[in-house]
Amino acid sequence: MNILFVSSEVEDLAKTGGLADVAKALPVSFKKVGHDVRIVTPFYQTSNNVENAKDVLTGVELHAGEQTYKYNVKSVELHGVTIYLVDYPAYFDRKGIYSDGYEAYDDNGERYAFFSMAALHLAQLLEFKCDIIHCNDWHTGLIPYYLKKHWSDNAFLASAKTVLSVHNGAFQGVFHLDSVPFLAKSGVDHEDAHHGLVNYLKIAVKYATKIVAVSPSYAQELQTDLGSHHMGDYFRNRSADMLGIINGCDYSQWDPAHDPLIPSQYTVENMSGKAFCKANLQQQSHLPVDGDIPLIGMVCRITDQKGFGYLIPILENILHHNVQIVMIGTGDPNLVSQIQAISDKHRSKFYFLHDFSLKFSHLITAGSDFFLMPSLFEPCGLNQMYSLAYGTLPIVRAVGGLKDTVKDLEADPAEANGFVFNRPDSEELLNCVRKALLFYHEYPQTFEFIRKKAMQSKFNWHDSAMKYEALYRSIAP
Ligand SMILES: Nc1ncnc2c1ncn2[C@@H]1O[C@H](COP(=O)(O)OP(=O)(O)O[C@H]2O[C@H](CO)[C@@H](O)[C@H](O)[C@H]2O)[C@@H](O)[C@H]1O
Repeated sequence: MNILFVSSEVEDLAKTGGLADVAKALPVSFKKVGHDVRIVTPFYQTSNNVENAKDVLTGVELHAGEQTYKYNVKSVELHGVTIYLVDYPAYFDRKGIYSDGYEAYDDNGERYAFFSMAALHLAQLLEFKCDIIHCNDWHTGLIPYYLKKHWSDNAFLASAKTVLSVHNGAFQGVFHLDSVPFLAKSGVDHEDAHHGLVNYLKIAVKYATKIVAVSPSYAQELQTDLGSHHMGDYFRNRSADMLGIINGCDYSQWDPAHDPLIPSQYTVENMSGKAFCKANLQQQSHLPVDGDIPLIGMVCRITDQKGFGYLIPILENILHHNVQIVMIGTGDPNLVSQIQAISDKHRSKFYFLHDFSLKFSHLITAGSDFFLMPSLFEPCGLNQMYSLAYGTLPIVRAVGGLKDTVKDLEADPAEANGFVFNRPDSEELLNCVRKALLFYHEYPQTFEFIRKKAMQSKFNWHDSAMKYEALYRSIAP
């Protein structure tokens, strides 16, 4: 099949979170089984690995009403997959991807309205006859709409079907039409602009051929009032065309036996390298080097989504135990300053690195005993899968993809690979952390058993890709 995979971020080029991981791994899996898959993404000032990008189209014109947008298309190869880079400096030659700090650019609606149309425009100019156009989150949410309204007579695009992956329904792309001249000028149906506001995710859910949530539990949650980010009616209206497909873990990047980013490799049969990684992590985190103290790691965007609202109030209670915490993350300045203050107060036990570093994220994953992910909601979650692969036991809330990948010791003793709590509140979280610490100290054999189970848990991208493929086949022209 010919698949156009459109994403605002792609691992190895530009990344702010898990969307990038998926936008690399899934197309690479499609390529391996013989599909002609091409990625489209913006050419950002900060994009990596684009030094040798080739010019594919120069000075092409896209029209919206009387306005003309002149842009270029470059291309690079990533693991055999062609990536088209939409080069429009006025919108993408900036310091950040979505923001220069924490405040989003106020023309993000316009930037991605243009980008989405450019993805279709370039496919047609390059005569890439798409069977499937795979859209990801709100940034590409206008594509199903554009396809229907603007390209229904086009030989290369008319028969294409669209699949929307919902990686994070909390981000919907809501803009005042006045701030999106591209969309306003190219025309938007009255019913899709309520009181002058457009919601890109709602539009995508309405017009996409099929909708995929990134885990089965999240697919169910999106159809409830509680878990739908106020879009329950929209998702329920499309329930016949909606399903959940769990993300995979990219073991070519996340395997302790072959990871070049950690100081010592290890396997389930020989765990001595993990102890070395722990000592190295403690050293780099300016914490006492002691193999017996349980170490809890965290790698995440610092946002309410990740459960900080009920974690921060009990962080000090956790730190009263014989424990160390190492956390890396960037995000909400208010949460960051609260976390930093607690870390400053407990410097010998809690190291917080306010940064984005792939290398340190691998070291935390390898060197920790536990990985804490108490998310309020979690469409899929990737870090718990990475932690499992490294024998770092996840402590998670039973929500979304966390629920689908981590099995609690008490709930499922034979299959347990971590520790799970249910309610999004401080007390349950604290109890769960205490339970995990108890097993570490008092029941080392059980701890080792769970650790082994964790390292044997497998979430191959190939399996996920085959589920997407079956979906594609059910709708492809
Ligand atoms: N400071 C830092 N330094 C280095 N690396 C960092 C980092 N902060 C985050 N990362 C990396 O970013 C990625 C985060 O992925 P997640 O899936 O856990 O969350 P995210 O909420 O961004 O993704 C959304 O999309 C994905 C993909 O579908 C869903 O799994 C998820 O539930 C949904 O919220 C991981 O690769 C992680 O290692």
